[in-house]
Amino acid sequence: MIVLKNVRPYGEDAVDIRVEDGVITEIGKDLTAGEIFDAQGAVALPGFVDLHTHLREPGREDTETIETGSRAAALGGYTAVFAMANTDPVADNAVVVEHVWRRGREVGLVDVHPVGAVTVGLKGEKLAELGTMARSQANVRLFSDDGLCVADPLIMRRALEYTKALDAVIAQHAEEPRLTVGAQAHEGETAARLGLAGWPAVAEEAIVARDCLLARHVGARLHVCHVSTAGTVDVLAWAKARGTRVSAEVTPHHLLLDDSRLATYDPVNKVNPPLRGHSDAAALRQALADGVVDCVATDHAPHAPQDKDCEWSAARPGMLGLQTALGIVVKTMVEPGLLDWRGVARVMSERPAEIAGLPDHGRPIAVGEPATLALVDPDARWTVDGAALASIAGNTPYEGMELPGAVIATLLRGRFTARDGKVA
Ligand SMILES: NC(=O)N[C@@H](CC(=O)O)C(=O)O
Ligand SMILES: [Zn+2]
Ligand SMILES: [Zn+2]
Repeated sequence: MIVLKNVRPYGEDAVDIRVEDGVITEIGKDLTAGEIFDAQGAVALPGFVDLHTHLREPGREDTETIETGSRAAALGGYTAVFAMANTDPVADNAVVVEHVWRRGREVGLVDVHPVGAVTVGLKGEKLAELGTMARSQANVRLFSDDGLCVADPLIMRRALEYTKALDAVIAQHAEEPRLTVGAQAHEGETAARLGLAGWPAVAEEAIVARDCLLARHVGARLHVCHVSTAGTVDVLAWAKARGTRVSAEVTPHHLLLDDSRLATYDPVNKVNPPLRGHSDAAALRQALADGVVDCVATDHAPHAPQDKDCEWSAARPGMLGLQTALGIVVKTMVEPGLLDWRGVARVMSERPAEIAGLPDHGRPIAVGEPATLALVDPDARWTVDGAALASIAGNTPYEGMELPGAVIATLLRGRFTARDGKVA
């Protein structure tokens, strides 16, 4: 039995929370127990759920493993993560997804849910065995070719039909590949000035519009990965208004950063979709506040030094995200008054859990509910040091940046997975 003393659920008045057998059994004042954890007024939120994580295992264990990624997740306040399928071998069959699922359970720091590939080998040509992955022990309910777009409209339609029957959802990396051949940076003034080939906003928006139409036609659910443009927000608002079953995520980096960062040509800022314009980031923050964009997902994308410390065009896209997500959300959404702590719970935990169909995450902080929590010191400030993060790779664009809000503890079903900045 544990008592969490002096916690503020959703930032409200301080209480004590008793935890027994993984469940919240009492919320009140002056509770005592065997083990006491004094949270000193920390904000209690349901544990975070990341719909978009690259754990790189199998295949690139030199950059991240299920174990190191799980450590980063726990330290970041996450209690469930969805591990993308663009591994080597690709997670396009039951053997690979069961391996990822089993390894996640062995590590035991966060619920690791493998995402299944939509097409065999992410090639976009032939549907993977979605049903077999759904019925496997890994119980896959989220499918994505992330890294690549399911570009063929007929394949996408068939995939939506299958996932509808499986009560699953497709997470689309929306990028019309014919419009991004050789693309290196957001198409606009900055890219033109720096001499980088443009990645136009319409390459994303055209696929989001097409897939919203397809999802509605089929009656299936669609989830849009890493929304990056103001135009995509407009398309989503339109599709939702007419009843399309679409949800969307935004990354912390697209909320905070824009293409003005590219002036140094430091590939740490290279990511797909690219950092967009200043007004796009502002539109994304507003859309997250309004609920047009449902949730935050990290797109945590570790890369080896040799794939990042090189010239811009040769560098791989992607950046770390799990341990900095909360801080960026506080900085971009809470501090400016766009979200309160209830709102943070919604976008970091409740909505992603709903989208993925996780019954025991994103739950209310109430008696009888799982003690799956993130405790956040809202007044703490800390400085990002890539080398000190739990990931093997260190490619963070926030190096040296001071961030507000620190995760002081994470609990998964009543067990500490992180505590005082250390994995428990
Ligand atoms: N976001 C990225 O820039 N990179 C991701 C792939 C992806 O999310 O599209 C990766 O796997 O490295
Ligand atoms: Zn992607
Ligand atoms: Zn990704």
